[in-house]
Amino acid sequence: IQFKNKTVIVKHFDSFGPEQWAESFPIANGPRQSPIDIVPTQAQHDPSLKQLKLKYDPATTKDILNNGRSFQVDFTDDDSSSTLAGGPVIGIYRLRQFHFHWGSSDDKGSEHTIAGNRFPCELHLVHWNTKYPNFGEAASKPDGLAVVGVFLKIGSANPRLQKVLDALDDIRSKGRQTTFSNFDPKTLLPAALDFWTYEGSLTTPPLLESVTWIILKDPVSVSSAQMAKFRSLLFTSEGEAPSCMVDNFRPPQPLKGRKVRASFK
Ligand SMILES: NS(=O)(=O)/N=C1/NCCS1
Ligand SMILES: [Zn+2]
Repeated sequence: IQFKNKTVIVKHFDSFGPEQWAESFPIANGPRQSPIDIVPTQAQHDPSLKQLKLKYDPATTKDILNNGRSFQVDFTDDDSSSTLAGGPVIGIYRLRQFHFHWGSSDDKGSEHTIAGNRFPCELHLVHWNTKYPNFGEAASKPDGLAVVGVFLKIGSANPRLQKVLDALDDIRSKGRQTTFSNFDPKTLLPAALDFWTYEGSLTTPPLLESVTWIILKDPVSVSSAQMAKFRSLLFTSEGEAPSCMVDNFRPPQPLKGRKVRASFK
């Protein structure tokens, strides 16, 4: 709170939103930042793009955690049981975790947008390149990570989400985690794996420019009631004044000359 000629300026308590990140992470204004607005008519079909190969073993499911920014389902990544290959990447990438971004209302929430259109929610499946020894090392390399993005759009309730949403009651506050097992992330994906791809970054600090983005063209459904369940989570830890976990998305960033390729015509 600042006093200026007798008026009180109250800075919203989360003074560490996307507009402030550049102060601590100058790369926020870098040449390959994410997310971006995808303009389908300006994406170039690339027939050399391979089919996306996703192989997920439910036995690698480890736990579900509220990390104060989103919630994530973690997977054991000490072997290549759950991997991504093909598509735009070279080599094998191991699944590390998946998480979501969503809004305070159904008219916003996704990070990537399609010709300016926002979805209420976006799923990210995070994988790291096995040419590097571990996730942390990979996260600092230009070809270190591959994140599959899936849009969720309002429609009928999605039964595949229910097991994840039912676990949220146990991780309402920041820092809470609970066991989560035997989950196949493949069940969250649309039938067709057509995608757009471009070179970008993490969308949360440290915003490292190490992500090959693979954004699926087809959304999956989520109901308004299911979206309300996402919004019942808290940014805050137990004992703190509660703040609903909503609008945890970064807005689209400048393309800066990058090309977006399409795997489909
Ligand atoms: N939203 S995101 O997937 O680009 N950000 C991440 N931060 C740590 C692992 S993934
Ligand atoms: Zn994300």
